Amino acid sequence: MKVSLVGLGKVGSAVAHAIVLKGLADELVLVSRRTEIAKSEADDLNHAAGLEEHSVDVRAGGDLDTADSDVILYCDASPAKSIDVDRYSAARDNLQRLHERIPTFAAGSPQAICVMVTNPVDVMTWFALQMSGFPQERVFGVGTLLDTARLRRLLSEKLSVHASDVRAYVIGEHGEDQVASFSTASLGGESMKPSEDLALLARQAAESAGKIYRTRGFTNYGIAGATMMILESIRNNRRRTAPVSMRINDYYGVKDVCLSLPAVIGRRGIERVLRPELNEAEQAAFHRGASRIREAIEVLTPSLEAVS
Ligand SMILES: NC(=O)c1ccc[n+]([C@@H]2O[C@H](COP(=O)([O-])OP(=O)(O)OC[C@H]3O[C@@H](n4cnc5c(N)ncnc54)[C@H](O)[C@@H]3O)[C@@H](O)[C@H]2O)c1
Repeated sequence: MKVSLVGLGKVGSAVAHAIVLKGLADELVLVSRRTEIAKSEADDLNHAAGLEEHSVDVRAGGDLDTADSDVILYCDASPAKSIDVDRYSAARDNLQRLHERIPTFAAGSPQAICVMVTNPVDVMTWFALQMSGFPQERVFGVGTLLDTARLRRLLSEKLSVHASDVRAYVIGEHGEDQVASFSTASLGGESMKPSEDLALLARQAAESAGKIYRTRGFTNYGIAGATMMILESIRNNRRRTAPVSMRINDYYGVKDVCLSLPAVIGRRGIERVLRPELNEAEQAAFHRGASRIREAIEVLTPSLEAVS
């Protein structure tokens, strides 16, 4: 399987390293504006790959070298304009770069699955879908998968169980209005009723990215893990269920924006979408997230039309 990784910052580097350690590609192309650094990073990763059982062939390249990819992972971003977590601060620049490059990616790899990591991920996914012309099952974003992992981790500590046994999803916007859908959460078949305690954990999970940003300036390991779960499910047709950002087709009245819902991920991308039942408070938060994304799309669209 050929994987192209576009954008080699803190996130892209962590993703590349994880791919090599886990053997999740046969061929890995690193695309970065800093070509000399990308070449050296490819060398370094090939040295690491030589110590593994599986072989991953890593090389640096330009946009055209992504041709015939099976999966394109998009992590390219302009430097954040805030020291706090502000997923919208670089939206215009990030979108402009995507707009300039996606025709090359789409023409070179017409059958690829495109996974968006760059923030604001719901907005970027929506535009990537429009600009690529790909079917919606092959363009999706990492969305609230990392938020879900953060919440499950906190729940696992509180309940003293393994995080992967906790059936709880964060859905909706990857941002302030993310929805911890406790009304559908369960552990060992026992449902978890929404409560003040659980709401507090959900708030802590939502705020954990900000806490890391304010000390470290970025997050990368968690997002690399989330991206690996998706890539592994595609490569091995694992059909894992993960909340990913996708175009919503009439869910509680929301349509034609990208937000996260749990989806079955396999060799063809999104194989099936799950539509959990939400209580009224959860529906309201889902709608607030949808409004924020819709508004961002409307604000950003004219700037793209001006350059096309
Ligand atoms: N979806 C999620 O859950 C999630 C989690 C963490 C980070 N992210 C997002 O991932 C994206 C990447 O984050 P990061 O920490 O790797 O950012 P970063 O600033 O470290 O790197 C971004 C990469 O983009 C390219 N780039 C951008 N501007 C450049 C310039 N002027 N010169 C050269 N190269 C340039 C380079 O390849 C650079 O390495 C961001 O949008 C971030 O918000 C998403």
